[in-house]
Amino acid sequence: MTDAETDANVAALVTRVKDGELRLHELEQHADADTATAARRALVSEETDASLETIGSYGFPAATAEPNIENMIGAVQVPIGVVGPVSLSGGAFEGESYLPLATTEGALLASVNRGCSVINRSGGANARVTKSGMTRAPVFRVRDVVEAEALVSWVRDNNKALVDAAAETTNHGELLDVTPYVVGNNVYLRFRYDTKDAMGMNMVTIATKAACDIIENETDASLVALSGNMCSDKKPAAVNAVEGRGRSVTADVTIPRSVVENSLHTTPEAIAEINTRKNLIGSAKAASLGFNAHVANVVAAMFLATGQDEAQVVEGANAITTADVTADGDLYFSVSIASLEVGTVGGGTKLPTQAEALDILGVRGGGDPAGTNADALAECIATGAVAGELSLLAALGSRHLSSAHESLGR
Ligand SMILES: CC(C)(COP(=O)([O-])OP(=O)([O-])OC[C@H]1O[C@@H](n2cnc3c(N)ncnc32)[C@H](O)[C@@H]1OP(=O)([O-])[O-])[C@@H](O)C(=O)NCCC(=O)NCCSC(=O)C[C@@](C)(O)CC(=O)[O-]
Ligand SMILES: NC(=O)C1=CN([C@@H]2O[C@H](COP(=O)(O)OP(=O)(O)OC[C@H]3O[C@@H](n4cnc5c(N)ncnc54)[C@H](OP(=O)(O)O)[C@@H]3O)[C@@H](O)[C@H]2O)C=CC1
Repeated sequence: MTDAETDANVAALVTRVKDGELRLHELEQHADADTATAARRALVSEETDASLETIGSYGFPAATAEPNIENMIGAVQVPIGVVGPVSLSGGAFEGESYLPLATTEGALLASVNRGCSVINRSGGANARVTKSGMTRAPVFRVRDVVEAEALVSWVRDNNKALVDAAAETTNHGELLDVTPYVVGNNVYLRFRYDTKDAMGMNMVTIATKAACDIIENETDASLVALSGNMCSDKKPAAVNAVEGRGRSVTADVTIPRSVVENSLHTTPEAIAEINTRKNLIGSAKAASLGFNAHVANVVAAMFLATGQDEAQVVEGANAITTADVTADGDLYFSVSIASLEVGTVGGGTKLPTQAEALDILGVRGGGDPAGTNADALAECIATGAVAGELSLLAALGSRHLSSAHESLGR
């Protein structure tokens, strides 16, 4: 198609929407995805007087984003950079890798990069996924506590029926357990699944719906909502911080005193004290769920870069940073993220730029065995978080935080 023909198609679509013949979200039924996107953008631009030229300069076929967005008008472009390569010995990831981070916060990559070089000078980080499972918790209405207990007993006695119902809906997902919570005449069943390399929210929602159909057929309980907020998805919630959701992952490193002094311009004692007074006591006083400095910075930047669901940064901030001076006077430093919800298949991971970012880490698509690529991604994010925490706490110790952001962040 020539440019003139495309322009004519766009103009025709715009006219049909203005005439009330087509709705804004129906354009893909009448044109290819890029033309539909251009027509929608032209209409919005005309109605709002906003020039959407840059939003319209995206570098992938709009059709590739069709499962990811409705009413598309283009793409927001967030700068992406790399830190590292950082050396990591994980349960699933072994070796050195650049970490891709997308952000608009100046000084962030410099800081995480400094942390990575400190990790390398210390012989590399270790990381392990210590628990894994994506949850969905429907809420059922029951008459009273007698019926509630009957439902809980039925679920306990019929685990296999629920496992089989879930298995009918997915090749990769596997129901691991169902934990009941009773509140008056409400019963919340927290279903937890191994979702392998998928973050798994679609997978477990579909599987849990199948399990709920059986529960409704076999008991007196009525399903009120497939998600009853005990899951808990995209909200700050203690249940995720305590029980975990997605991957629970820890990364740690022991840094020789000389490296702390030379590369971070402070001491192990100062970092340990800041961690206690700021990340532990300060967070406790603030009733925070995150006992860390800025783990969300690395989680958000790597989520954006690799096509994760950005709203789940909320759960990714459930992290505790620890810092101890060892008997030898070195610094033991760790970050444990309780609920890191990541995938290397599905969702935004298929988008071209995000898939390329996953290639930087070598974890695009399904792992062999299944689940190992998402484990590796979790380990890389946790290692980036260690680097970021180290560098920021050190900057606070050496009083460099404000000067760093004066020179790099504005
Ligand atoms: C800015 C530094 C790193 C300087 O730190 P420095 O030690 O003076 O830097 P340097 O020039 O000596 O370089 C040391 C290393 O830093 C890295 N580095 C240094 N510069 C760059 C750069 N331009 N681009 C890429 N990497 C850079 C690089 O790895 C370099 O090693 P090399 O590779 O040269 O051997 C340091 O002062 C720092 O990390 N400051 C902390 C800044 C920070 O962590 N900001 C995070 C955001 S804060 C926030 O969002 C949350 C907050 C604070 O509100 C949360 C809370 O309440 O705690
Ligand atoms: N539905 C909801 O309530 C919510 C949805 N979301 C959205 O859900 C999406 C993520 O859901 P998710 O289920 O992860 O992704 P998808 O819905 O994109 O499904 C991914 C599918 O990939 C298949 N698959 C292929 N190889 C593998 C492998 N190695 N490991 C695991 N699965 C594999 C699985 O098929 P099979 O099942 O047949 O094995 C799986 O169901 C995101 O877009 C997110 O924004 C977010 C929050 C809530």
